[in-house]
Amino acid sequence: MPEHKLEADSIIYNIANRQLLTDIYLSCETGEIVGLLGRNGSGKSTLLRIIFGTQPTANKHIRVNGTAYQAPYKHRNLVAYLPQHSFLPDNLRLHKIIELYFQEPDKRKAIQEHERTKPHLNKFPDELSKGELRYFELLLLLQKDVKFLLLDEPFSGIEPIYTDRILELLEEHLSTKGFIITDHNYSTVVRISDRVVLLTDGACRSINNPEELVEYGYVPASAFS
Ligand SMILES: Nc1ncnc2c1ncn2[C@@H]1O[C@H](COP(=O)(O)OP(=O)(O)OP(=O)(O)O)[C@@H](O)[C@H]1O
Repeated sequence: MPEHKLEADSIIYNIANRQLLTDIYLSCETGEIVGLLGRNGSGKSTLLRIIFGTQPTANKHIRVNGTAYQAPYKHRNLVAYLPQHSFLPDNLRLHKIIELYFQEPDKRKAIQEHERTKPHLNKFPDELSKGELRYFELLLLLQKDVKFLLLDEPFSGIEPIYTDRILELLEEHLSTKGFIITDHNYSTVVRISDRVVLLTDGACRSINNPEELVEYGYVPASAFS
């Protein structure tokens, strides 16, 4: 039995007189990686922000273990969100950012003494490579005592070696957290996800076979030939 279950239900979102999200149901359990795919502009980032609670919309039901939350991000221990673009203050060195994020010595230590963070503690975020920065951001979010992480393009622009390092990090935390991941590196998303969902025409459709991604026009037929 999963310990916790996040459900996003009946989400409707209109933008510029068009319904972007028409009727969404998306769920994630702790111990699970759910891959969210969809074409550019299909509404994946919007959906993650709605689930997190920072994107207002007229109609939504976000539940954790059956309890409804209007703004999940305001509640401790529920959900964290990795946005597409870096969310770190660019005028603070990494060691300062860690101190700002965490009071608990054990959490600070876990990040400060991490072998891939240690060499960069005196740097500013813009002095890190894209892969190093994404890795550090994930380390920060993973130390939060949340049940679910929403990751918007964690692999974008990341070399394969960092993709695998990020995956190792997620696996370390899978026993206590669930992940919803969206990224255009679809082969990685398909490889690492327990379930894949395609956001198309405003709704989430379960993908049971990667070739369905061709049928929905998300990947070219040549991808599987
Ligand atoms: N502030 C805004 N004003 C107007 N339109 C917006 C705004 N933010 C997003 N949109 C539109 O909403 C749609 C969905 O955007 P969103 O970023 O959620 O898509 P996405 O699936 O995450 O795209 P991508 O894969 O390119 O990151 C797009 O058509 C986008 O142009």
